[in-house]
Amino acid sequence: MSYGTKGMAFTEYGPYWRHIRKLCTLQLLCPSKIEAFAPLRREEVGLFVRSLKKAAAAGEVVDLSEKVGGLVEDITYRMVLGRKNDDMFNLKGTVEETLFLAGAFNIGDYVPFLSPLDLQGLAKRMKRISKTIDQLFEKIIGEHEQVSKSGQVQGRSHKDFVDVLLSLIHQPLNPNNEQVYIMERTNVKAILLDMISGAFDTSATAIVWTLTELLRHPRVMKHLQEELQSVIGMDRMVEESDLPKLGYLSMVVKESLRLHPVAPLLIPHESMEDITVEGFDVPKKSRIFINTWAIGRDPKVWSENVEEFFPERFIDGNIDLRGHDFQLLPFGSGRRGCPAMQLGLTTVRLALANLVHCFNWDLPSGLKPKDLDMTEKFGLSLSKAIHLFAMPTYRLCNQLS
Ligand code: HEM
Repeated sequence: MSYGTKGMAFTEYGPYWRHIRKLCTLQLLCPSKIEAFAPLRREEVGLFVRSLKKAAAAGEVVDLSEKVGGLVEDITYRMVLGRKNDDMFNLKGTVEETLFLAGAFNIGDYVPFLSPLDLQGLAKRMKRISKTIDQLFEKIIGEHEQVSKSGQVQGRSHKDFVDVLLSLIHQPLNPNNEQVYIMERTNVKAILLDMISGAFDTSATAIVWTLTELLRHPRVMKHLQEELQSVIGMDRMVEESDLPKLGYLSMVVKESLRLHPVAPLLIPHESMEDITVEGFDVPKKSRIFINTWAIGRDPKVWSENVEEFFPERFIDGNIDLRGHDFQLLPFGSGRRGCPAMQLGLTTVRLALANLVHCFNWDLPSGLKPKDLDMTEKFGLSLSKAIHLFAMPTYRLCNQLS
């Protein structure tokens, strides 16, 4: 499914991974590239708020899981592929199936002699989905090549990820090294798949869990609305440039990621040498899972009120999300940590801030905050099992056109 590990996330540590990671960090996920897509995010969040405003005027209950998922999808597809999802491609279903299969418990991994039997039918599904993905990418790349030939790409204000990667095709990834890797079409497709699957579910899951916690804790919701009101005022939406001024919002997101880490066991790691950790011998090449979910709920680490949603625990600002503080690792740590943390956090904070600033939210038909369902759906990512529904009331003074 990952083109013979030609992407980043499932590729073994070594020179190839290092070059791909460097390329993605410098060309796709660097601060200037993230900044270049700010107008795109602004436009999509604007459309999102307008559609919620309509629902508010009609007194509708909104499926927030679905809506937020749609917003993140649109932002991701436009940034990576240069187009929104349309009916021609069932991108959403395809990516969901890919993520499910990547995180599925496969008996063959643990009892290798059963592997060829494919008892759960997972290998068959993987082969099928990798074919679908490949056809889809071929079509999108083909369209980009057409546009590039016609010279139109030069006139665009920013290049999407496909444009950037195609501009590097047939070139060496590491010109000065002995073993040279050349960027080919397969590498482009593998990287695109990583970018889409990395971005797709993560930000939406984080937004939905945070909103759920805010609805369960009206005190925190009120405090956050007060911060937004005092920093932004009541006559406009939140802009990305406002985010550094929103200290309480940042604490709320940290607290939510502590209790609901999007990737509860991170991505599986592998030990590179024999090591002993607190008396346990871990042989070289063991598969290592880091249970961030358990660390986030460990009273020895977080004190007695560990199960409580209490953003104020971060008030002294000593614990950050960059992987330096091992008690909070929602983006992992070290060289395999998430290369897109800034991008992910910007999307999460911007969408959340606007949801909370532009609307008051009521739970449907008499549901009490404490009765909100908190069941988790386990996979590579840990999403909310049951969709979140709530009823918006528009609260800004201005009338968005
Ligand atoms: C709130 C949003 C996000 C969260 C919580 C998140 C979380 C993570 C985590 C936990 C890992 C594994 C770290 C480890 O195992 O040590 C990871 C890796 C990765 N993420 Fe993210 N991520 C987010 C957004 C994104 C976005 C937007 C992209 C792409 C545009 C992305 C692309 C990747 C890639 C490619 C890797 C693999 C890195 C490698 O193996 O070197 N992530 N992410």
